Amino acid sequence: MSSGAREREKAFVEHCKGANGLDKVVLREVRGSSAEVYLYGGQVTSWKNEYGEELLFVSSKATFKSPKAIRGGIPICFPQFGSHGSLEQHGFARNRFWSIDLDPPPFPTNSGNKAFIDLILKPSEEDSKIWSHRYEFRLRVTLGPGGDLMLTSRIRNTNTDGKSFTFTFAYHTYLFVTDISEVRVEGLETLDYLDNLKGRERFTEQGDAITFESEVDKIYLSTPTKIAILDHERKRTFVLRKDGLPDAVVWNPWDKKAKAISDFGDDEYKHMLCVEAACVEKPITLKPGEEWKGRQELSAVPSSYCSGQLDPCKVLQGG
Ligand SMILES: O=P(O)(O)OC[C@H]1O[C@H](O)[C@H](O)[C@@H](O)[C@@H]1O
Repeated sequence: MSSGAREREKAFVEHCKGANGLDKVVLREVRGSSAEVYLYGGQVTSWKNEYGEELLFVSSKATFKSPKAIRGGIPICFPQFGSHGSLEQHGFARNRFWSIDLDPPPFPTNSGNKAFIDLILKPSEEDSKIWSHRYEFRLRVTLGPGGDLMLTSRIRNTNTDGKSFTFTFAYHTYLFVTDISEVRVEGLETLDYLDNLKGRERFTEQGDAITFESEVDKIYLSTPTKIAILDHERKRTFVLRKDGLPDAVVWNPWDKKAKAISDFGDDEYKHMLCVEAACVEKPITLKPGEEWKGRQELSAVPSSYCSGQLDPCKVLQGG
């Protein structure tokens, strides 16, 4: 690569140090949007639009210190979502040190995006004691030219003993919202969900868009691939698109639970909402040599534009 080309690459992808000297990668796009990814957890901790406005929530009490996962951004839950299973809550990928993947296998489509980073997680000997499988988890984080944030996970079973493995997964996305009581989620109405606050009992959501006035911890099942999160006060809509991840988790701890979480401010629940592309109800099983792929794409657009885009009826009604 010529030094000019290298300089251009550096303009899109910068390797540096973040909080507590942890390795961090900053992605930048020409129009001014940016994203930050920590190798600790393979975790996106910042996503800013072209005006420099932060779109993800990270707690002011986040510790950025192993073994605690970073509270905010987009932790990766693997190989277990939640506490159902033999592993620690949400699995271990979120508190492991990932590496830069210097030679990732090619993607079928080459989109021409320049601001991206490839990370990889493989089990250490210690990890093999708690989950006795060999795998390669490749994560590509891409910032598109329009400021969209795309995460693609490719997980391959590299067991040499002929054994399959099974996992659940989530992109535990903490969106920054102005005021949770003014937020509406569209795309999950009328769906079945498992309520984590009621021992994962199954219910059916009502016909209205979802709003928030108390603690919520639900796993919506077999959802559409597109979900919209409308922040009325900021007139901003997040659009979450997903692929390979049938479920969607929605979580806000509200005031009481917030106080019980040590790395979360008492009032911070007002400014965040987790909407997570996930695969929880039906775990994924991979045979040796098999690979699974799961994608989440986020964009943030002015509300009026997006509502219309999502629901043609609303455009017709002028709503
Ligand atoms: O505190 P954490 O382990 O990061 O989990 C935070 C939350 O994550 C998910 O959204 C779960 O559905 C919740 O039950 C859990 O409380």
